[in-house]
Amino acid sequence: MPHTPVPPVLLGDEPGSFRRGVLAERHPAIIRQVREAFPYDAEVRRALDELAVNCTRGALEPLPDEAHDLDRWRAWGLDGHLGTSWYDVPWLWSESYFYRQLLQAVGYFGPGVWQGVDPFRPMKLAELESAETEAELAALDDLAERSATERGRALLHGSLWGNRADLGFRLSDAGAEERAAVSGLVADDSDALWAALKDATVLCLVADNAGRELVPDLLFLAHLLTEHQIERAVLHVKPYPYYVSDATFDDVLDAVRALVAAPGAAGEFGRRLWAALSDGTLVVRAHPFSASPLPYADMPDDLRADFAGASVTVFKGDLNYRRLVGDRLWAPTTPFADVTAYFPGVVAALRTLKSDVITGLSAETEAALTASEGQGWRIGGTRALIQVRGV
Ligand SMILES: O=P(O)(O)OC[C@@]1(O)O[C@H](CO)[C@@H](O)[C@@H]1O
Repeated sequence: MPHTPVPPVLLGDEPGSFRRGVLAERHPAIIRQVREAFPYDAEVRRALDELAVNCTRGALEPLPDEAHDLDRWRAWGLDGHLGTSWYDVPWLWSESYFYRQLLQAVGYFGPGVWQGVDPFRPMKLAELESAETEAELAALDDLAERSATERGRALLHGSLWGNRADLGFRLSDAGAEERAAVSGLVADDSDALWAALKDATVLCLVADNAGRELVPDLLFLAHLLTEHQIERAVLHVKPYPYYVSDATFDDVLDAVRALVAAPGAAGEFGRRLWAALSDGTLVVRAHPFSASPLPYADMPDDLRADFAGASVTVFKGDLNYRRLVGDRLWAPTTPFADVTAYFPGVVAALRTLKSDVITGLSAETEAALTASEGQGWRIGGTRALIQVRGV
């Protein structure tokens, strides 16, 4: 990035900022919701209550000595942050560690009966089984009449806008779902994406939320496989529950089972996905780095090799975008190509805007957005983009 000034990494300390609000309000609200999700015993409830106090008023505390991933968190910088206020370590670090500590509190890593029980599963399932999801699946029947090109474009946009389905975001912004999406994209490299997909063999999709985002992501992959636009898809999910609704392998199975059970075209998509999982043309990976508190510029060699082997890698969602470009307050006109120059191969971002980080806007677009909304467009979840580098 020869000419790009690099701003500092974002912290959550600025009073009145969205970031501080996430730490001070969203995190305790998530704990309250988790506390109600299952009949947790007194020990779990006490651990959750302690975390609720600690994460808003205290400092980062260590993981247990016997934690299976202690060395990993140390390699990610844990020792340097212990004893520091949650507001004064990098925001991404603070958020990621919050989810790790939440899982510790509910006994997710065991031993014990709560081992492996996803504290967010009731919320994820409620969404997957909702009338909205049913209506979205029924709408697939109309798509069947259209040309493959039109279907592809509709499914790409379904996957993009599916990113509005983010249960963590809705928890701290109750009006988010009702606010109308603005259909014109703030950056639209979709032609470049289709050009890259034309000669593609392997597509990596780095998933974001389960349910109403993962379902359209899977539909998009199924379409590309069916049309022989790609030979193989690699879906990266989280290794454990994270940011409330982020997709895990269990969520992939729930989504595919829901599709298989659906009538009409949705059911056909489901069977296509089932077959692809069985024959290895759809592979799911849950790399530990997918839930790391670090940007993708710091990814380990094996993950880099995985992305390097893909014709195109698509990053879904707001958090993945922050990690892809670096969690910094870039000037919005900073070229997306500059901040992703480190990435091996063609990379695309499909994201609705739900936090301050943004790159790759034209000066005209930035000026128009700011004139109409101040800085609210950055975090409102009504705007979206498709950005591509490396075609
Ligand atoms: O990655 P997603 O699901 O699109 O959005 C994640 C999010 O809701 O959580 C973060 C704040 O906690 C922000 O990056 C964004 O607001």
